Amino acid sequence: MNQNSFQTRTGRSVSAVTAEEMLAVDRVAVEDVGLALLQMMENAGRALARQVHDIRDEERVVVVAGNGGNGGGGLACARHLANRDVPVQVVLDRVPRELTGAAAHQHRILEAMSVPVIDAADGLSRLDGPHVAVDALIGYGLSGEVRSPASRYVETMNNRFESVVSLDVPSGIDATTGEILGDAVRPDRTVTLALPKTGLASIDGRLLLADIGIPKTVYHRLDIEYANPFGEHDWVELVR
Ligand SMILES: NC(=O)C1=CN([C@@H]2O[C@H](COP(=O)(O)OP(=O)(O)OC[C@H]3O[C@@H](n4cnc5c(N)ncnc54)[C@H](O)[C@@H]3O)[C@@H](O)[C@H]2O)[C@@H](O)CC1
Ligand SMILES: [K+]
Repeated sequence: MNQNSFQTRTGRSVSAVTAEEMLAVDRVAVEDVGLALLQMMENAGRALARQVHDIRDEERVVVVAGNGGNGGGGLACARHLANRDVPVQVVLDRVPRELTGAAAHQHRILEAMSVPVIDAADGLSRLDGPHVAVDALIGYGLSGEVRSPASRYVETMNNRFESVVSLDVPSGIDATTGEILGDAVRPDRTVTLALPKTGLASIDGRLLLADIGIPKTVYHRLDIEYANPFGEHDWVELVR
């Protein structure tokens, strides 16, 4: 198989992109084609919630969120789970007033819904009973080795939970090279968005690709080979 592509179980080839290429996809989608970030994030959050429903038995869910697009998608997922009466709480890597942009927007909605939000790192290790963790700390925006307090959250997610579902890229993995920068989440599943990232070739667990609504003109404008990998579905499993 080409190093820069993944395959669906039915043998369709899917191009993989670097973090830089994905950033360009986002830019063209928003600036040239007119998609809104929150539109794509809504699809990301719903796709992630779908996989949590699938992996979960009776456990409670904890969404571990950072302040970027990855955290925002995790917070949208928390809303979708709460809407389906799943017991869910959120742990942030900072105090809520330090959230900005889309993450702050998603957090405001959770506050209005009274979804519990904890902002202390030790909150994660004090949870009672079995939990599924959603890893929405860092996605393709990782820069440098994972710093504290995120590094402590990564360690706790790896040691404390029944199962872990990562959004887009397991936190701590370089989305382009696959290198572990300091420490990284070892997920049971990763829900990657729009296109797989080149660094996902050797991660732990199952890899699912979710459709977040980006039309093919965006890929074609960037000379990225693309043929609908989803068929009539919203997500598809990828093999490496
Ligand atoms: N069209 C898309 O591609 C979409 C992307 N979304 C998500 O947005 C992500 C990209 O968003 P961003 O560019 O905001 O970046 P990320 O959210 O991936 O990363 C930024 C966050 O990571 C933290 N961080 C970065 N390096 C760190 C380090 N070394 N140690 C500790 N913390 C660190 C930052 O403080 C910040 O909270 C994607 O991975 C994806 O999950 C979706 O939410 C919506 C649509
Ligand atoms: K992540």
